[in-house]
Amino acid sequence: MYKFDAVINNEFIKTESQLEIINPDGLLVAGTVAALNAEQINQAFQAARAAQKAWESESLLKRISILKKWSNLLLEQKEALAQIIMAEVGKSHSDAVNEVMRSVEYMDATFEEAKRMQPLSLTGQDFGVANKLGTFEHVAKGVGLAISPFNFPINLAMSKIAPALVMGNTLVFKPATAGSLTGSMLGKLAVEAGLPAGVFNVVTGRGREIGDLITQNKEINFINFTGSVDIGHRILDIATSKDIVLELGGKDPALVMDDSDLEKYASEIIVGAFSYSGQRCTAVKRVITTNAIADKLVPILADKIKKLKVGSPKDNAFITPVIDMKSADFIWELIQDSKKDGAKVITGDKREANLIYPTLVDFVTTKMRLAWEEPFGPVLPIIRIDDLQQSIEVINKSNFGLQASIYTKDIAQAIHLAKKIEVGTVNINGKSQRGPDSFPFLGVKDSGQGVQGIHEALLSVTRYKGIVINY
Ligand SMILES: NC(=O)C1=CN([C@@H]2O[C@H](COP(=O)(O)OP(=O)(O)OC[C@H]3O[C@@H](n4cnc5c(N)ncnc54)[C@H](OP(=O)(O)O)[C@@H]3O)[C@@H](O)[C@H]2O)C=CC1
Ligand SMILES: O=C(O)[C@H](O)COP(=O)(O)O
Repeated sequence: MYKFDAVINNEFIKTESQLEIINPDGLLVAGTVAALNAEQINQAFQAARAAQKAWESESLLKRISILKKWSNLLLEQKEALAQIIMAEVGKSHSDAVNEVMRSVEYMDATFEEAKRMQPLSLTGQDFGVANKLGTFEHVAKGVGLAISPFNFPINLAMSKIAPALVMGNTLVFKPATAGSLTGSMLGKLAVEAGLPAGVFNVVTGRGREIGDLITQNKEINFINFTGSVDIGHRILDIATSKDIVLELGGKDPALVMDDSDLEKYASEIIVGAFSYSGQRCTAVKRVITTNAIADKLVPILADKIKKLKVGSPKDNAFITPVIDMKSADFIWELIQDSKKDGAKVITGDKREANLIYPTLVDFVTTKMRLAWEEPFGPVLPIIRIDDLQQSIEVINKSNFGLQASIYTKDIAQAIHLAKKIEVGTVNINGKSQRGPDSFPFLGVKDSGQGVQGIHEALLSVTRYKGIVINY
């Protein structure tokens, strides 16, 4: 059983009230974290505010050298962190280790990019002004709030934390409840690495109880949130700071345009749809293709899906129990609902508690919820269309606009269609995905606002500070 305290001002905060973290694999308690009250949350923001100016006034290289000790500790503790990730979000060992490594690489790449954030140096000459010399430096915005989701407890945390801290901001970090063991461990390692008090504070507790309190704190200068659309929109409505980057849900389509290499397309779609049991914002969440192609593609997909290993993360299964029973019930409901309305289940449609077998559903129509709602689980609907023009309509009718993928040998046609698809990124002949982390990552419509990715994240946590010399 893990037991972690919150970290405020480099002090470990114990609370009488504890939050239990449930292991999705077996639904037993994996550990406990502190459940903070309003006063303690306020103290976290006060500590971040008090530490900010001094942290910002350290040189960039000094900040990097301190943060680098932290990333080294993450590397040293790779196995311990992976075990915690497995226990609290049900990832396989290999996925958990990969996630830790990805976060360490993200930190290192962020530190390197921060060194390249040079100030702009401008004269007014283009506007006929001869006596001005301006420098516009990227300076910290102040105190940030980072809120992460359960599915990548270290990576989607660190991709907010590293850019903010390296540029001289201080942070209050609220991990998802399922993710709080990892988040609290990050806080512990930050103290061990020697981050100055107040620079990084971890507040834990249930979002529905403390979320509004957190987002309405008056010290916040900027917010970076990844999670569901409903919570994202609530934050937009009520947060005190309106400087908000949101990464929300998705309903990423895979558009199969021809049958030139269906084996390859199917393999890519399956990894896209089913890795981490579909609990990825960028998972392929619908396949759109013509009747003729679907008749050939569906049996290939079904064959491959039946071979996916289903079971426990401890056995490195590919399909593992989803995060909790509530999520499993929702995924199940979407499958049953589509069946009622005439869709045909090709494989799957089997469940043991929160373990949902990978499910392929054919003949999903645009009247069904499964065509539009995000299951965040191992289910893949096939939507059959008459022609390519109709595919664009179906794709763009979604309220989501995170990513899309197109499979074809006709690259010119793919580029033509990609320009019409209303999403952040279109992947041609490859599944949708956030990485590599140096790429800008963004969603349009209900999928988010603002941009992440290493360079863009650094921009989002800074503003220009101009100094103009009149000579
Ligand atoms: N586009 C993207 O980059 C990504 C999007 N997502 C999306 O996230 C969802 C799944 O993640 P999940 O963790 O379940 O998402 P949630 O929206 O349920 O939770 C996200 C975070 O918000 C917290 N929270 C809950 N209520 C509030 C509140 N009122 N104010 C502030 N914070 C609050 C949660 O805490 P607590 O856990 O304690 O409730 C958690 O830390 C999916 O919809 C998925 O598409 C996920 C990953 C990436
Ligand atoms: O939250 C997610 O789903 C992750 O951002 C996925 O990252 P990936 O697309 O690079 O696997």
